[in-house]
Amino acid sequence: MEITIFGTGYVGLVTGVCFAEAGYNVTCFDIDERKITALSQGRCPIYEPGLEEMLKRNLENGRLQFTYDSRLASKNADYIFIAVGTPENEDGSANLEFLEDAVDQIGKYLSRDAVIIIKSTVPVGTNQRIYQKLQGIVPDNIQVKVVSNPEFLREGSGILDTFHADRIVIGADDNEAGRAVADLYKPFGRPILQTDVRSAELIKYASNAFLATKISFINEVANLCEHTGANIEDVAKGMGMDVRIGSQFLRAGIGYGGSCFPKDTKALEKLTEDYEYDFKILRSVIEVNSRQKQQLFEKARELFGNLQGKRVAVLGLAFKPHTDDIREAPAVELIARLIEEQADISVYDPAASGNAADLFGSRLYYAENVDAAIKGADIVFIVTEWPQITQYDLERFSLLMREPVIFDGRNCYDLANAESAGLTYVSVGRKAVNVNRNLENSRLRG
Ligand SMILES: NC(=O)c1ccc[n+]([C@@H]2O[C@H](COP(=O)([O-])OP(=O)(O)OC[C@H]3O[C@@H](n4cnc5c(N)ncnc54)[C@H](O)[C@@H]3O)[C@@H](O)[C@H]2O)c1
Ligand SMILES: O=c1ccn([C@@H]2O[C@H](COP(=O)(O)OP(=O)(O)O[C@H]3O[C@H](CO)[C@@H](O)[C@H](O)[C@H]3O)[C@@H](O)[C@H]2O)c(=O)[nH]1
Repeated sequence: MEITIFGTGYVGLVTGVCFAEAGYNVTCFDIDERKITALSQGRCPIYEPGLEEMLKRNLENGRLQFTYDSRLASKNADYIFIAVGTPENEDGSANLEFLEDAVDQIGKYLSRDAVIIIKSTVPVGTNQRIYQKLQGIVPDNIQVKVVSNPEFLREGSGILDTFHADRIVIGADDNEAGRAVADLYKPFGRPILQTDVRSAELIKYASNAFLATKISFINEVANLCEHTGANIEDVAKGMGMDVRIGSQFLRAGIGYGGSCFPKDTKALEKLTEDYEYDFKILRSVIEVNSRQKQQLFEKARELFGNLQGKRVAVLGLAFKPHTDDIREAPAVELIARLIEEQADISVYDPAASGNAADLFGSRLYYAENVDAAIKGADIVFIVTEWPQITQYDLERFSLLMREPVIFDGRNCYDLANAESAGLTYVSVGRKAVNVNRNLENSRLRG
């Protein structure tokens, strides 16, 4: 049985490697020749612990191969996963150009019956449309079926998420094709939910939108904590202990980022517009998040007035720890505003500095570690909760900075520790500590 993967980005690569690890023969195709060259030499362009080792192992045992030839990839495949990107259009809708191109290639070269499995996140109705399109391309003697199989892995823990998935969703309007894809997943031994195609497509968007809702909700509660003097850490803990609510995705902070939540919430909003349905909660979730991303900067403005000429260190660039991805990262928006303010900016991130350098070039100083980033700084912003930052010795802020003023968008430190280390410490949904007296009337005084 031959499996092919179209699109060897994060999802495609993890899928390919995991199916090879599960014992299948897998061929991965991508239009990016450099990526294919690197991967076929065992070099992983994505940062994830364990991924490169698994890639190398399956290249060596011959179960995994990479090709830049779409004909070779398509012609003998029994199952073709499509995991190409579905980025955001200007109007917020999902851009399906890459998907359409992949389907054209597959349809052109398919030489035997096959099941096409769409893993990319796509709006409701897309699988059905792709099925109809393929019917018009493939010769009459070839039977092609389309199955929706949305992906729920998280960046940085894709392998773990695949082998320990809470559920595998398979949406098929053809029972036989649905069952065949369910059989494909048997070696993973995870719970499988089979639905119709449209429900599977919506499960993906609804899941991401719900998780984003939890984050925006807790961020709203955090803002309320700042007004009322309550502490968000205790409030979230108390809420999360109720198993009906659950403790996950209740970490208040500087807002959600990454390649999925921002684009998928917007694409779902666009879809609701197309159906002339007003999904009010979703609209608020998006709005709250974009306001939350500005909050840390606004707090600094409240404390300092103008930030022009200030030495500012930004700790953490990636949208979350253990990834080098800075797509829609709160740090990117913060830095853009700091540049506008003409602040003097140094940054530190254990993995994402290279990606930030591609975006901001010489406008930033890229430090090798926290010490180098904060040396001589007037202000520190914490944007990503990497262990190098959460476990940093608080005394060193006072030692190395001009004045130890920290704006923490991830609530990394215990308030009592920050206070006793003499830091002016402003976090999210908690009382600000050691904020100087001339801010008597500021909300930041907590
Ligand atoms: N990144 C995640 O954590 C994640 C998780 C779940 C679902 N998803 C969804 O999965 C899809 C892929 O996401 P990603 O993060 O892997 O994207 P990505 O942008 O990292 O990778 C997409 C890959 O597709 C390739 N490609 C584009 N057109 C192609 C074509 N015609 N044929 C073959 N390859 C082609 C690109 O060169 C690129 O390597 C998206 O729909 C995304 O929303 C992503
Ligand atoms: O309590 C929380 C949890 C997360 N976040 C932020 O939310 C964003 C997304 O985090 P996470 O969900 O861990 O990362 P992703 O890799 O983007 O994964 C999400 O998006 C993927 C792509 O669709 C889905 O497959 C996953 O199930 C879904 O968790 C990050 O900026 C986090 O900092 C918070 O602010 N508070």
